[in-house]
Amino acid sequence: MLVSIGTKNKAKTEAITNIVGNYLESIEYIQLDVPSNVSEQPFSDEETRQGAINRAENAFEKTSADLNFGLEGGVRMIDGNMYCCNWGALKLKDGTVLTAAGALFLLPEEVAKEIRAGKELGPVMDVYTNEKGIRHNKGAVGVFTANLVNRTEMFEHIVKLLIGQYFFKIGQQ
Ligand SMILES: O=P(O)(O)OP(=O)(O)OP(=O)(O)OC[C@H]1O[C@@H](n2cnc3c(O)ncnc32)[C@H](O)[C@@H]1O
Ligand SMILES: [Mg+2]
Repeated sequence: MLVSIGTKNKAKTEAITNIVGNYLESIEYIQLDVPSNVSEQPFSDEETRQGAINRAENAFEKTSADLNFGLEGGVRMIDGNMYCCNWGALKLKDGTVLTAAGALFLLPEEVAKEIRAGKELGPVMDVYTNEKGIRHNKGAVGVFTANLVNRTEMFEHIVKLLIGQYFFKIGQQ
């Protein structure tokens, strides 16, 4: 079975290979950078979800794989507070697109104000922590949960929701 991954981000890729590898056998992966066709920093659930769908669709266009994953991070406002939101999409060969959302967690005001000023969360987190490439490992979620939940783990939950929906669908056929 061919599985395409619409990103080269390490946290996202690991989440997909960890979960898919747990539930399916004889997998070949193709990893490719595809556009999300939304802003670099999505600003709502709608836009973040659409980014995940577009990545899955674009990965499918390029690979015609059996399972095509898109994962996208963004932010959304609730009652004046900025939350990081996370979405995933799984496109199947028959055209079906399954979607699922993951954790929402609060961003501190000093980070939120940088995002409102037009910056991207990834680079802002690197400045905030004085580290490089946070988005590829623990992520903002790792920083703001004292490493209790890292970005891979957060995306693993979304991938599990997607694979679970896929099993439910094929079980019904
Ligand atoms: O290479 P891609 O797949 O694009 O990976 P990415 O890290 O840029 O991830 P997204 O485009 O999905 O995320 C949108 C923005 O939010 C940032 N971001 C989202 N979640 C994050 C997290 O947990 N930690 C750090 N940055 C995060 C990310 O770096 C982008 O600036
Ligand atoms: Mg990105």
